[in-house]
Amino acid sequence: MPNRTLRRRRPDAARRAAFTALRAVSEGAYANLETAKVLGEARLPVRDAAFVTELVFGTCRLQGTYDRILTAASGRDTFDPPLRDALRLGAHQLLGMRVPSHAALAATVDLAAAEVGERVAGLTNAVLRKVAARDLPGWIDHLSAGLDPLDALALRTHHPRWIVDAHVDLLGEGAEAALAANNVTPVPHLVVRPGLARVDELDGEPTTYSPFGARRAGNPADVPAVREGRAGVQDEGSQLVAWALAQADAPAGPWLDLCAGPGGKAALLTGLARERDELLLAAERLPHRAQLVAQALRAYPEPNVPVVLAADGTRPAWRPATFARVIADVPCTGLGALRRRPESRWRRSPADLADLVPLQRALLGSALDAAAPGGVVAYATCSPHRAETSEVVAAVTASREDVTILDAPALLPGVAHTASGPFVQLWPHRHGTDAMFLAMLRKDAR
Ligand SMILES: C[S@@+](CC[C@H](N)C(=O)[O-])C[C@H]1O[C@@H](n2cnc3c(N)ncnc32)[C@H](O)[C@@H]1O
Repeated sequence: MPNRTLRRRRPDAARRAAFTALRAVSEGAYANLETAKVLGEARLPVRDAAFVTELVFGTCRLQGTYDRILTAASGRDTFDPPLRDALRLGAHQLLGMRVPSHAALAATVDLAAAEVGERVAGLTNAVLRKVAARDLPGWIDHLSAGLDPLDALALRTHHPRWIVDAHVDLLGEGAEAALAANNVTPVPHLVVRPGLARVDELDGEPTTYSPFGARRAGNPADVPAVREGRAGVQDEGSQLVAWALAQADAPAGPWLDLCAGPGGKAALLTGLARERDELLLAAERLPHRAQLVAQALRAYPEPNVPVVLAADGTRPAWRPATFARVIADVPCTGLGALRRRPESRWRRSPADLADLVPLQRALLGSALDAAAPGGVVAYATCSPHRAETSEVVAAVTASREDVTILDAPALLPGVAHTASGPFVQLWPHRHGTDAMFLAMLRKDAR
């Protein structure tokens, strides 16, 4: 008996690190940043670090499903948050990883006893034994009984219902494949700063459509060009959006990135602007994010060094009708990047749209005001949600008489199945990219 008590109070370092990260995520932190932080502190062997990453990311991604299973297994709707996080980690080991049941159970009881208190050891053991009685498909079948088809789809693909509705609205029966793709962590995409590095320096497999990128597993900082700021990390979808803006027919003149932080698109656009001897102005409302933009652009030498401004894009610090090319890559729900942000689907809600949509409209209006006659504006979101995409474009263009909607898919001719009317809509399950939306608009020449 004394031995058992001693063992319970010594959970292994990997699960302890995962618990620390998950607690922070439950209180608002980002899973990727928090996992990197705990791994930096814990200095675990590579294999254990991979275990921690999968444990945290997988638990976050399936959180809603695990909570329903824990409720069904325990008959309780709520647990104290630290115990709930320990149980979620146990559920993921039992149902989502190849950890033998006895090991997952014993290790989670140890963890809960050490981190929450010896008093929860019995409850943890009892609940997880019931969880272990079925595998994940068995639980999904069990909990799906009597659900309407879209609630069952939400359960099966581990998404909240409103996100399922938004996908079904756009894709109909294709929604399931798109939702399933959100559950697969992508291999990181790297991108060159044009003129400063070549794609073969990225040491990966060239991206399918973008001529600037490569897919490469592992730590991006191992690539010298990334360390030196001559390349960076950027999803291929974002590369394509920047490329489309650069390909559009537009007059000569300066370029503007209206919502630039943390600087991925500004960094690619700067290289493309410099090839034409043009200057890019990068604006970002939050000063600390404006600093990230400056950091992303640090490797570009004189002349035509991009200008970074901490400025509110809805209160322009520049003269109207100035820029030949403008991008408004507006703040959004991020529903297009769920595969890279495991916790995000459970944190966002439809209420976010009420705050975001008016800002998105205001920023698109500012972008159009900033464009010179004949200039082009790219309106981009990392969300496919209709309220943030085509409906924003429709509302803003309906309120003005100086704008023409361009054929955005024509600017990415090598990329199949992008068209959603005159707009580009990329998808993880079709293109292997984030679900980026792009509208291209022209400010009519006076
Ligand atoms: C989707 S992110 C842009 C991503 C960036 N274009 C990139 O590729 O790295 C939107 C950015 O807009 C910024 N933002 C929010 N409101 C803004 C405003 N009124 N004016 C300018 N930037 C704003 C946010 O702080 C955020 O950094």
